[in-house]
Amino acid sequence: MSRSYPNTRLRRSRASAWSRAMVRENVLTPADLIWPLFVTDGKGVEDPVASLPGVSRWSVDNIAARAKEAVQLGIPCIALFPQTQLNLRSEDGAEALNPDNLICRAVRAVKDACGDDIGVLTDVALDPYTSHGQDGLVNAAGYVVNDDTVAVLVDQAINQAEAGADIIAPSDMMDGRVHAIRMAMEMNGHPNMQIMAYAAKYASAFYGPFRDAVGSGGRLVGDKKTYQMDPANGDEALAEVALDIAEGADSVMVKPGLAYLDIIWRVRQRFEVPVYAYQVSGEYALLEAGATAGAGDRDALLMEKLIAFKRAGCSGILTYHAPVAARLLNG
Ligand SMILES: NCc1[nH]cc(CCC(=O)O)c1CC(=O)O
Ligand SMILES: [Mg+2]
Repeated sequence: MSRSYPNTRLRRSRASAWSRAMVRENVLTPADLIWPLFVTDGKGVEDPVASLPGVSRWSVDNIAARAKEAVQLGIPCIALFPQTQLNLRSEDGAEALNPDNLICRAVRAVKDACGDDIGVLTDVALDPYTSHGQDGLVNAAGYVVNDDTVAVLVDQAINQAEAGADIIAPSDMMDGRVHAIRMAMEMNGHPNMQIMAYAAKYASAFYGPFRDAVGSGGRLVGDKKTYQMDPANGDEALAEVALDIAEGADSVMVKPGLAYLDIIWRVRQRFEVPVYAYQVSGEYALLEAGATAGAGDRDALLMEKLIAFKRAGCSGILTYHAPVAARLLNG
């Protein structure tokens, strides 16, 4: 017999809070959150990012304090992004390979402070280090070359692994980089290194504040459309994910977040690896600006968006709102 009124009244289970709790299909916990943090030079520095109200760049000592805060909040992982000094940026992004660069110092500081109480995810891509703001090496024609870039990314990943990173997250969208990094990890004594591939990363207008935060925005020459995906494409995202899994990714990411829930859902249905969403800087900025403009209650808007990622099948969400959300969840 098919369900029909009045035998079925779907409002019955919604009538009280205890009942709504009993039938709730998805939950969000602090363990679902990954907190992206920006690192800058100096000591005792908190430098607010103008386009991300409530988000700051932290010096290495303060990053360790943020990591301890994350542990206390029950956030299992932080993602670190460096604001590299202008004089250390170059055509080839060589600073990415410096064992004492900002990111390596930050990873060591977090691991010294927190040990295995927290996971540290590092981004593999050259944009925080290049003078032109592209994620890879640019040839005379202005094209970001694939294979030569992959060779540098491998060295960057090894550099981060040696510093103590727990998860390597290639965000560059070069073809074949997951395989190259996986082989390098096997051959350099890091067989348990996790790779979270930015597998379906779109050429998006939502990354603006991030580029401000790491200082690559004003410098970016051209766009990233020859390597990041066309927002019009969905099937192609599944091809990207399939390749990254075959190449050795332990988990995959879809980025940006909310505008790409269909991609998350399709990946979840098709593949067996954990899927993460990156709720990116522009999404954070829009939510804050909207709430400030009176579009709704910030906290309620935030929690509704985050549960949408869980409903779509995410194992977790990278979000600048991670500490805010964790505090709300912890009551
Ligand atoms: N490859 C670098 C990178 N890693 C994460 C982001 C964006 C994150 C955000 O907007 O929050 C970007 C920017 C870009 O691809 O231009
Ligand atoms: Mg790819």
